[in-house]
Amino acid sequence: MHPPHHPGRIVVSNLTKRFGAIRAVDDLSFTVEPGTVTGFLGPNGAGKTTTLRMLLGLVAPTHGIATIGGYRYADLTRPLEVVGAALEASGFHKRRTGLAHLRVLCAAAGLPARRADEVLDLVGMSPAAGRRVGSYSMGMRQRLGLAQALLGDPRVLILDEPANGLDPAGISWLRELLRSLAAAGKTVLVSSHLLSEVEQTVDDVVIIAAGRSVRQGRVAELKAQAHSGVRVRTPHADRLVRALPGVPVRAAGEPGVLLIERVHAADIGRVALAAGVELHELTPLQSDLQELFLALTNEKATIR
Ligand SMILES: Nc1ncnc2c1ncn2[C@@H]1O[C@H](COP(=O)(O)OP(=O)(O)OP(=O)(O)O)[C@@H](O)[C@H]1O
Repeated sequence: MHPPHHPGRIVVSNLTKRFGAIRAVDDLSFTVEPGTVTGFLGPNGAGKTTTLRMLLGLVAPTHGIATIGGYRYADLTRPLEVVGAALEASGFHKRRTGLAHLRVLCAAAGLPARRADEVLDLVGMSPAAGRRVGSYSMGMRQRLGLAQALLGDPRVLILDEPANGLDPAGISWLRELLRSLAAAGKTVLVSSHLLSEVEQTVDDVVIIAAGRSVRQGRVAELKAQAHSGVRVRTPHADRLVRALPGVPVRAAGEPGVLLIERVHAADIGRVALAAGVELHELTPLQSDLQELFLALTNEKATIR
């Protein structure tokens, strides 16, 4: 078991935020453990940003509590060294260079100025360090936000839609970076409205819709659930169908190829063996996580 107050653990307990009549976040609880990347997922307006802002002490909860290492953000003595956050890539002085921006933050936090150069290097921004932020592309601003989050070498990283604006190479770079941070024992919480965007990066998911938790757990478990079936090629299709009474089987349009929904390849292999049916192909169909995500969030996904 983990110690009750691991310094890198994020705990959200019965968190609620009302804006007038809107319950932006509604009795939400989850935990994020050190050494993992957790995807915080939900459709537009689900309450992700509001939750992250409560974690960072930027919005006061109506009820409940959010802590990092057992403390509310406001009670952290050296917050930059505990938690780094990138909420949205727009809060920069446009006329300052990326390097100058980070050096100001270093000075304010009592960090050595060279840390600014180090984090710019870490996010691949050294070549643009001397350019004004106003001239940066959206992806470059995202990287600068990430550099800022990494400044104090914090145990915990909270990133709101960090893949926004990144090109495919940038997304795969981000994936590697987040994985390496988790491997180094950091706690990484990353929000997205696309499960497919983060499924290769995250260990765990917290899925919310309309402010409420709809699913939490290992992404591997979700993938197993999303598994949509198998494709079978056999010269004895009729006999295989007869050996699977009650199981929905579709013809794939190619001779001898069947598509069987919501089954595991091993089960079909076993049935075929028992029935003496020769198989020439038995392929698990691509899991469609995004579809499962939509099904989980759909009924609550209306914009409030
Ligand atoms: N300051 C505010 N005042 C009033 N309503 C707000 C405020 N901030 C957020 N909301 C409302 O709370 C709900 C949740 O918004 P939030 O930004 O947390 O969602 P999100 O999951 O981050 O969405 P997105 O993916 O679109 O960024 C929305 O209905 C939003 O309009």
